[in-house]
Amino acid sequence: MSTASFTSNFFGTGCFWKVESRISTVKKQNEGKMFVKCAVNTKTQKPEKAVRIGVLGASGYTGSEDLPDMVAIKDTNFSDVDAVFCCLPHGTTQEIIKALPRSLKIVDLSADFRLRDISEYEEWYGQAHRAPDLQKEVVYGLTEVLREEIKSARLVANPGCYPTSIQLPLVPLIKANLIEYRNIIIDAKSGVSGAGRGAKEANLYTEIAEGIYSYGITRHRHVPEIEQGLSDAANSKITVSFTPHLMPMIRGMQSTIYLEMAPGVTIEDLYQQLKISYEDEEFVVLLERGVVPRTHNVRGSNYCFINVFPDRIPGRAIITSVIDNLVKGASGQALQNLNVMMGYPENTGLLYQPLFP
Ligand SMILES: NC(=O)C1=CN([C@@H]2O[C@H](COP(=O)(O)OP(=O)(O)OC[C@H]3O[C@@H](n4cnc5c(N)ncnc54)[C@H](OP(=O)(O)O)[C@@H]3O)[C@@H](O)[C@H]2O)C=CC1
Ligand SMILES: CC(=O)N[C@@H](CCC(=O)OP(=O)(O)O)C(=O)O
Repeated sequence: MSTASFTSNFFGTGCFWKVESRISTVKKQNEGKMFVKCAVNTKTQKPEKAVRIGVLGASGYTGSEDLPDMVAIKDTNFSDVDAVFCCLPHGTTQEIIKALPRSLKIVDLSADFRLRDISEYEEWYGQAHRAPDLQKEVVYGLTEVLREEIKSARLVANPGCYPTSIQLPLVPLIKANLIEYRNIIIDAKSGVSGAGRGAKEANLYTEIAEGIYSYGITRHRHVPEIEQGLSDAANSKITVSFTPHLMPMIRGMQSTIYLEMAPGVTIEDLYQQLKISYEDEEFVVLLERGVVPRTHNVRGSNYCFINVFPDRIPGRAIITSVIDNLVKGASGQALQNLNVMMGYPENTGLLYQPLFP
């Protein structure tokens, strides 16, 4: 039986409590008989007036990322929650979100609502879009780029991990006309947790340890998402070469981006632009000149560390960008987005610090 997990997570000033339970099937949801166990404040036995958050898919890696203290206490339903993190596999999510009450604010971590163009979704994900009407109201949740739109959104599509690590350095450079749109090459690497918790032979320790491999060459489903974000920044179509690799590590992601600078532009111009763009941002950090970002620096944190280097070939630059795929690449950015949607300080629940080099 296909099930989703439900975790209710209540937090406000001075209180932070969580619960897990499992909800019945999508079929049952459609019948309006959804029944969930959830939690209340252990002292008062009531949900306090704070933001009450349900997590669908709480048994998975992204769903459990922010939920260490879960206690199942009582039965409830969606009328007892204000917001939902949907951490379910893509392909299952459109039907489920369509069935949720419209009163809920939703951050969807799956890829199901990230592509504006329905036909592009259908082409890259190989299935019909099941909620095209809902798609029209979706805001793409790359927080630092679309914060103003996210503030008033009801349904946010949280970006994929690779697209997050790639768009954060490139969008400001594209908007400032500092780089050529042709010949952008992205070589990216991910820890195995990026593939989720589900058991797959390809992700066995024996298959992964002591080696790396490329996958999805020329056809990884994050290509249209990356190109959508970069093309929006450019106001014209950008295409990229993107190859992801699976690394023998649990979490962490690096994108190395090779590009051509616009005529007359220098590495220092790129550096200064990124500095200006992110100087007021808590979670995106341009490192000191020459310092190489490492996945260890950002492990467990919601930070993206970036730097830009001159290539040996004149006129070209190399950018490296690192994130934790489960945090800034998923659950952390989702919480950052919900904070923006609720008008909370953006770093609420995201205080875990990176290791600054
Ligand atoms: N892992 C990562 O780094 C990132 C993941 N994402 C996206 O976030 C979402 C969750 O990813 P992740 O946590 O890694 O995935 P996991 O595989 O770790 O967890 C998936 C969750 O969904 C539940 N589930 C599985 N199949 C169904 C179904 N058919 N109907 C209802 N529930 C189902 C699982 O429940 P059960 O335990 O019962 O199987 C589990 O709770 C995915 O869409 C993923 O693509 C986004 C960015 C990064
Ligand atoms: C290592 C690994 O398998 N990573 C996943 C991407 C994880 C992620 O961001 O994916 P979503 O688009 O599903 O949210 C992949 O390449 O499909």
